[in-house]
Amino acid sequence: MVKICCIGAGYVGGPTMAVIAVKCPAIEVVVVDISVARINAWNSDQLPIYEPGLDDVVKQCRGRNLFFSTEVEKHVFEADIIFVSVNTPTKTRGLGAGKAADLTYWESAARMIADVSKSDKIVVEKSTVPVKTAEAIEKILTHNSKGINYQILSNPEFLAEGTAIQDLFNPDRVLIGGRETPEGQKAVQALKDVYIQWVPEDRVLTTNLWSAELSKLAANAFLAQRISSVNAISALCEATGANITEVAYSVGKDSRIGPKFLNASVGFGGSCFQKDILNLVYICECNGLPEVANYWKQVIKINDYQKSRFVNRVVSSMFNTVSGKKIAVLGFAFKKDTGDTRETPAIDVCKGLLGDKASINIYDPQVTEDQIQRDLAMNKFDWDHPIHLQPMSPTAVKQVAVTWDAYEATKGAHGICILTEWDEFKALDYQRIYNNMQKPAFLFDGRNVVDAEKLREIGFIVYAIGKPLDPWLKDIPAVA
Ligand SMILES: NC(=O)C1=CN([C@@H]2O[C@H](COP(=O)(O)OP(=O)(O)OC[C@H]3O[C@@H](n4cnc5c(N)ncnc54)[C@H](O)[C@@H]3O)[C@@H](O)[C@H]2O)C=CC1
Ligand SMILES: O=C(O)[C@H]1O[C@H](OP(=O)(O)OP(=O)(O)OC[C@H]2O[C@@H](n3ccc(=O)[nH]c3=O)[C@H](O)[C@@H]2O)[C@H](O)[C@@H](O)[C@@H]1O
Repeated sequence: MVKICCIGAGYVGGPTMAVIAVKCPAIEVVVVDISVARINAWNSDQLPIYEPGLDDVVKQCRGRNLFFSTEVEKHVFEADIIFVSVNTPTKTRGLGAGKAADLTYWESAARMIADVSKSDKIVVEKSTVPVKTAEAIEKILTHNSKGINYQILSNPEFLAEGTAIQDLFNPDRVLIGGRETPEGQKAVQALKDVYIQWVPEDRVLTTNLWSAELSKLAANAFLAQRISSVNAISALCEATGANITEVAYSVGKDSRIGPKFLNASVGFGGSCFQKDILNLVYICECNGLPEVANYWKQVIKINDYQKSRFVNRVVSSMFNTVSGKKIAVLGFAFKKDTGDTRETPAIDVCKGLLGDKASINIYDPQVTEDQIQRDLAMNKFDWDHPIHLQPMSPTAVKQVAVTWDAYEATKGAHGICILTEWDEFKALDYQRIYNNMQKPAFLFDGRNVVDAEKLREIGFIVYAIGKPLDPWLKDIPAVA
């Protein structure tokens, strides 16, 4: 029986390995992690991450050929194929701080593999890493090799949160990069044999190591660039009376451009887009390509602009101050169908409003009060470290309350900000909400989920990203 061990039981390691286990009953899959709490949760009825369909998949194979364990060394020792899916945060100190990837966790995993292994191993980069990381990993492993043969593969993951199971069952492509030697190609084939149990063979792409590593960074950069492009145009829509939904639809109808990923928003969030672009920027700079670095930097700058533009719209519309006013925030996760808040635009928007002394009441169907308070108190990039290494009990931000109901959150509020596109926000009783708010009642839709015209009929003053402006807002300058 082939044995797979995955180091890192996070958003990628957990779902990816669960799907391999469910699709390949003849393979034993063990997911290991240094976080005891995380492993306990994977072994319980309350999985550590919320992902539609994940519970079912885990239930089908946990205890059969899928196991979660903290016995990292034992399972690494026994495995034929080792996936490494640990954190690769942005460095906060030293050389490359604020841009370069911090490979501390990767390096410690590689050293541990070298220490405990007694048989040949295929080591698979599942984490997103800088191009050429495989070379460094190879050096760590082979300098300690004791005659063991290690093959390093790059097999980046393209799943998106909220649709992870769907994406893993039916991926657009699986990418495997390996050395162009007979041993390298044999390892590529061994990993390919796992995926072709359920992925059509023509969707399993094989490349050299560096192409696979760089393709992942490039794919995320292209995706984020589309959002920054549509968000940049959204600002122009507001200035001219064009409607971003109509513009994006018309642009996306061109088959060369395509309709996906053109939703204007308050800004993109999530654990990877910003981190991976910063990483790309750093690699370009290190390779003497400042023009290319500056090109990609702009994608992040527009994203920051979009978030601060939104805050400025809120404040300027409400008589240039939100001091002491109650602002209800609907949605805190970085997108719908996940409880993940890493780099969510809600953090920057809330911090912006708090900076103007607002009193904020937040409701998100999947995010706990504890998480929100941690996010608002944490320093930038601290969130991307294993949970037990993060600051334990940050001081709670007093002007922030969290409720478990949208009606409660909006009661007595002066304004509402919709920051995540949860489906339930479309179906709320906005008349009821309006009746219980201070007047004039403002609604700022950062995700274009509400029908602005209907809400205006109720009496709301509505701002929606990239949409023709409410008469109330027309003469107010939107300085970013
Ligand atoms: N979250 C996502 O949707 C995607 C993430 N990625 C990449 O996958 C990698 C992992 O991301 P996530 O799963 O989101 O992170 P995560 O933070 O959810 O999971 C990483 C896990 O690794 C564990 N860990 C760290 N060092 C360890 C060690 N030495 N030994 C054992 N366990 C260790 C941590 O305790 C944590 O549970 C990152 O490089 C990320 O860029 C790639 C595609 C999608
Ligand atoms: O490397 C990663 O971590 C992953 O990053 C993204 O996945 P994810 O961040 O989970 O979610 P997305 O659906 O890409 O959304 C990212 C952000 O962009 C925003 N977004 C997305 C699409 C859009 O049209 N407009 C928009 O503002 C979302 O609301 C969210 O805040 C990529 O889509 C995955 O392919 C990749 O594997």
